[in-house]
Amino acid sequence: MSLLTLHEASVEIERKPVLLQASLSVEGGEMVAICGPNGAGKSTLLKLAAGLHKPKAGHVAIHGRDLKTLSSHQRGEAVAYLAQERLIAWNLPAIEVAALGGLHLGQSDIMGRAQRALDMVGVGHLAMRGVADMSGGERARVLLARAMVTDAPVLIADEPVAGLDPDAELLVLERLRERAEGHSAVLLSLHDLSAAAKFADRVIVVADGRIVADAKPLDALTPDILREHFRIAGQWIETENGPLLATRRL
Ligand SMILES: Nc1ncnc2c1ncn2[C@@H]1O[C@H](COP(=O)(O)OP(=O)(O)OP(=O)(O)O)[C@@H](O)[C@H]1O
Repeated sequence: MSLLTLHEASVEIERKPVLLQASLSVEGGEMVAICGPNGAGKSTLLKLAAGLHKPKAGHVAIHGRDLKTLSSHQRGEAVAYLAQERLIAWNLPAIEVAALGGLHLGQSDIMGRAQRALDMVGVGHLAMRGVADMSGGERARVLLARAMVTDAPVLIADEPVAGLDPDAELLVLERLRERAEGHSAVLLSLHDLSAAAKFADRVIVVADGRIVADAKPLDALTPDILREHFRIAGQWIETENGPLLATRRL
């Protein structure tokens, strides 16, 4: 049984349909990238999968259980979520922000877990620094550490590498990949299509609120899909460091 399933799920915001009959499944052990142009519906899909939007139609299930039947505690145990907005209301030390990701679950050794999560994404040395006194990329990694602090079997991350330098981007994607290989289902949105091709098992392309492709990366991000939905001309080049997309505007 898939860890995460969306079945013909639709979302309306202010009576406007923004996601239409989305169906997908993510198994434990898989890392799946959601790609698509700005405004396509990627964040909406991820919020729906995390239980932050109610489906207007269809349903979302974790381990076959409809998300709406889970208590917020059960949902917190099952799904960890990194929001696209990197908002933190208070200038708390990074370690306390990371710990907040697991505090409600009453986990033991939460500060130890928080430190390890910060170490994992390369900001362990900033554990005692206030998050308002960090660079954007450092703060983004603290928030990712907060999402990774629990052992939730489903990890959903909205643009986890936005604003990161190339080395940090590779580090974070490697860590997310390791998380998937530890039998979690990892669902993340990415604008870097070469990174999606290098790291994801599958790519789901969302355009105009619909899933228009769901396949292995190079089978989903074909020149036709790139032209029709991303409005770019794209050519894949095999390199020793993975596939690279060469692009130009149409
Ligand atoms: N709170 C809101 N109120 C009204 N419309 C919204 C709201 N949130 C999202 N939308 C609309 O829903 C559509 C999908 O938005 P969404 O944030 O899911 O796109 P996205 O694919 O994540 O885009 P991006 O790549 O720019 O982050 C867009 O047309 C957006 O304007």
